Amino acid sequence: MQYISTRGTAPVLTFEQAMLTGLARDGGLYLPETIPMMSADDIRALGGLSYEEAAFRIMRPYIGATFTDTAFQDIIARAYAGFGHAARAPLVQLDSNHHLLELFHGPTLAFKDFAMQLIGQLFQAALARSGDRVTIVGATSGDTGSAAIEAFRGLDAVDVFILYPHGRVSEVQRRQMTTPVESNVHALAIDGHFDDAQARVKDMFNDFAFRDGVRLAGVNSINWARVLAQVVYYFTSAVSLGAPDRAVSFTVPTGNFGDIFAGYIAKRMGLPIDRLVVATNHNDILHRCLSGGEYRPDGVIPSISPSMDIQVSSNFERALFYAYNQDGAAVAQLMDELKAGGFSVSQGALQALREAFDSGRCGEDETSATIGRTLKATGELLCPHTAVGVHVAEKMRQRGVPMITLATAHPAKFPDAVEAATGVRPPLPPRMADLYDRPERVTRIGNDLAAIESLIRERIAN
Ligand SMILES: Cc1ncc(COP(=O)(O)O)c(C=O)c1O
Ligand SMILES: N[C@@H](CCOP(=O)(O)O)C(=O)O
Repeated sequence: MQYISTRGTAPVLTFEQAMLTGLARDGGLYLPETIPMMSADDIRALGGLSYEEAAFRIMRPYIGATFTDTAFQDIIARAYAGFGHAARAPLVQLDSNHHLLELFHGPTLAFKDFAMQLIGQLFQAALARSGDRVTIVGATSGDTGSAAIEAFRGLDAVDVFILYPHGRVSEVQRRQMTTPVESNVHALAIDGHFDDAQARVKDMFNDFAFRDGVRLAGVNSINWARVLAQVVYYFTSAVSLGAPDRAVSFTVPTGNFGDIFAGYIAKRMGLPIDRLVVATNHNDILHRCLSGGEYRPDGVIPSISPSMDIQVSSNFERALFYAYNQDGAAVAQLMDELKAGGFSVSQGALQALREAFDSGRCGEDETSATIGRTLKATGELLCPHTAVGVHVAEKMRQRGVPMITLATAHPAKFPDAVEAATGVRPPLPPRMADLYDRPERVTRIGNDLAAIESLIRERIAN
């Protein structure tokens, strides 16, 4: 299996190289050259398997010769051993044909743990073999950062620097990033939004002297391995509702487009998905683009679902690559236009995107109302991101097709928003009960590439 860049001019890489490389050297994102198919029989055979066994069968064709079957099975087993639910990703029924896929039973209480715990193990195995050391730099609106720090803290071969927007993550998210004591993790609070943090990370990858000097690696969903790990739960949840003999739909609270893109890959692999619905908060550029074909970021407005306060949605580039029939030059042109303010999607590409994705938007009041209404009707307490998904799913679902909404975080990560909506303050799990008492360690820094690079160089030299 080989990996190619969405912009068409970077070296073709193996799985391991693509995983350790992060952003392609032409600025694009890596994708598998071909997408392996699963037959109806292959999908049916997933029924009754453990999450780990299903994960092995679904991801194995993408890994190539990087790991033996036994090594990869061990890596998967270690990745999910710390999850707090035997099913790893259980389904909860909200009503007759609406289900929640609970993705928050990992160590940091968000769906990011599914991929981050796995790539933590993959990095460890690959770096132990090569003897190399890498510097991971990531941008976060709250959940990627905490999951990355949890997955990589204490590892000898890795330094981790996480840039988060100062004052724009929840207190629980911030403390998850600033309280770990291991000296190889560094939380950096930057002035700006998530989009600024993500832009600086991409700048660092495009600064080859810096990139090569510190052996830069990425764990945002620019890293294909992140997306791959998230493909698995689309299969396991659909199979438990009758796939491949019954199609299902998914609604996905969306920001950086990684999670829903994993669903798109599952569909291209042969999983019978009827609709894939992008659910945005009031930072609704994806909904506007899928509706009208214009992609023009116009500033982030903070919301009560802060992890989705994103207007430059990194993985949309991967969807555009397929919508433009894998024309890397066309994608590179759009990304150049984006730097200058935005782009218009061609009619053909827009039609292809609309065939693949539906979309909807949820405002702030609707998010709160959905949290309150769902608690009353079902007893389920939703995090605000999940509520965005549930609100949109309720509008989009169709009779006879089960709808699965991805529950992307635990409500206890956003206690203020949940309490304001319901009067109930969700407690943290006992293992995190002292989170508010632990000392914090964070460096405040400007939105300034040179300053961030020099801080990273200094820290890894010591
Ligand atoms: C809780 C939560 N929900 C949804 C999202 C959106 O996921 P994606 O960025 O993959 O679209 C994020 C962040 O990415 C998140 O942290
Ligand atoms: N919401 C995310 C934003 C980064 O997304 P990623 O999937 O590209 O890492 C976060 O919580 O940081």
